[in-house]
Amino acid sequence: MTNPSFSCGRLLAAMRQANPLVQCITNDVAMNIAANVLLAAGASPAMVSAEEEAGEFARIAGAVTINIGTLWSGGVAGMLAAANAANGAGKPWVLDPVAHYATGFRRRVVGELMALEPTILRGNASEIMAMAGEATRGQGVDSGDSAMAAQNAALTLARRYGCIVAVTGDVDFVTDGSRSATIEGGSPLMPKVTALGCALTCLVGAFAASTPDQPFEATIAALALFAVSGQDADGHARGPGSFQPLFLDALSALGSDRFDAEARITMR
Ligand SMILES: Nc1ncnc2c1ncn2[C@@H]1O[C@H](COP(=O)(O)OP(=O)(O)OP(=O)(O)O)[C@@H](O)[C@H]1O
Ligand SMILES: Cc1ncsc1CCO
Ligand SMILES: [Mg+2]
Repeated sequence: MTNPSFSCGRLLAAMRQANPLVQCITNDVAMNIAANVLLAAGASPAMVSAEEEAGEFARIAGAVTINIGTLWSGGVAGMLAAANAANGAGKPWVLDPVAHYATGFRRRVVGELMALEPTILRGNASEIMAMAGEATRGQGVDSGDSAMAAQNAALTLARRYGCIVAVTGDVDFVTDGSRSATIEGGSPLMPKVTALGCALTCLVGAFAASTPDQPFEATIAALALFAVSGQDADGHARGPGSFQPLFLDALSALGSDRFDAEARITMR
């Protein structure tokens, strides 16, 4: 167990300096909060998902993020086009397999997307455990498992698909199949505000866009930024309603030096 050999503060400064364009194909619930999270953190979100333009747009974006939260049949072709175009252009892309275990439709679409080899897979503990074939206590889009219980599943998936896997929950876990890290922090109010995990998936895309040759470090930095900002907002919030604006303020106020000082990352 060691401290990370890289500086999250430096990755945050690089991301803000780059102000990366992130193509977010996300769900109807997450659209607004995800765009606001990226703007507060220092990235440039664009919610571009139609089949007619998703592939074309992916070639000019720094990264693509795909989330199946409010999946419908008309949305699938745009997702596949964006993932294929990102692959063709050598751009990182991130998959958020929301409640993929709940229906056959979701399982089929996630199978098609995983076959396109995402750079990073980000899910809650129940989603990651179910993808590795383990039993879960997930209910719809909400996790019923701890991220620590999903560590073996995350390692299995990272090795099987050759991708970075990020599992979130009370403590987060990130692995590339050989290196792993845990990230502590956040707030128990975070799962009480809808779509914060979906917004985090888009933020992972922002860090991956500005540091494309270090997707493992980029993923850790994004999760750590949520952890420190969540902790900062928690100190002032009266409940989930006041938490959300305080969290956006905390994301934009956090400086690189304080980020490095406050991030609780352990390499394993
Ligand atoms: N109990 C908790 N304590 C501290 N932080 C938490 C807790 N639960 C979740 N988080 C944080 O909330 C953020 C979102 O993670 P979560 O696992 O809730 O995603 P999710 O289930 O995919 O969310 P959604 O589907 O609503 O978008 C992460 O930054 C995570 O670390
Ligand atoms: C509530 C909800 N339903 C589909 S997606 C979503 C946002 C959290 O994943
Ligand atoms: Mg989710």
